[in-house]
Amino acid sequence: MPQIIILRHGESEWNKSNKFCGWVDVQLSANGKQQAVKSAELILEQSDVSIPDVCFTSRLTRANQTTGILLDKLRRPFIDTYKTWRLNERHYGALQGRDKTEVLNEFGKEKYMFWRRAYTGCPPLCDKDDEWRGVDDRYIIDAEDEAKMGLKEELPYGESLQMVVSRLIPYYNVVISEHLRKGRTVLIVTHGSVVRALLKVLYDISDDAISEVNIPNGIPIKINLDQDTLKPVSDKWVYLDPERAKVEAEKVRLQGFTKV
Ligand SMILES: O=C(O)[C@H](O)COP(=O)(O)O
Repeated sequence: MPQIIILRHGESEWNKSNKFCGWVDVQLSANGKQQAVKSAELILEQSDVSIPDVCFTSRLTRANQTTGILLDKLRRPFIDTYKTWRLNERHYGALQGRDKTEVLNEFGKEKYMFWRRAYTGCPPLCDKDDEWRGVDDRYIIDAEDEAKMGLKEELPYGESLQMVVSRLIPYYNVVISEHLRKGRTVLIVTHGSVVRALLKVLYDISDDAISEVNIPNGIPIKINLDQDTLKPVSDKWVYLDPERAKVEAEKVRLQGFTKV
């Protein structure tokens, strides 16, 4: 049976310091590195979780660091790992680099939560030359691959979750699903909004309901798929540490309202 293991990267330096991050390329915190180790332990401990055959991740350092630590601990540093901007965090536009509490106080709760969680909530866009836009040479490499898939690379200046779904799902359907159809276990190490986008599509979650879903850092999710339809075989995704996931997801929901 094909299985997906989805992981939001470990805590980053900017998760820790309460800043909107998006495409800004920050490092994992010490705690984030520990979470990556713990993720590997959870995968190894649980007999119904397979060791990944192939891995997909973003082009952002915090996801790449998490992937490296995790695969090392799983003793699978050699498996094929594909990197794509399509698994990058949602681009947080002009909010990138700003303190979440300051944005909340400046614009009010409604606007703040619209930008953070509404399905169509697009933050104010970055300017082309904005120092926080977070686009550099690493993204040039993808253009050729994308042409091969018939996809067109258009890097964002700010995105809603809906825009993430549009740039992600063609890649999931064309590239990732090819491995799932072969019955492989696929590890996807990515970012909070991308995990929400994947869950929304896999479980057909409504636009309203997805605004209530918060993803903790560094706790793997297991999803078993039907071999023929590639749809989840159960109606809810499973965290490998459900208790901790609940507590940590609540902290994510409250970011900005309480200092982390
Ligand atoms: O990009 C960020 O700031 C975080 O990784 C996700 O932030 P959010 O939980 O506020 O969407």
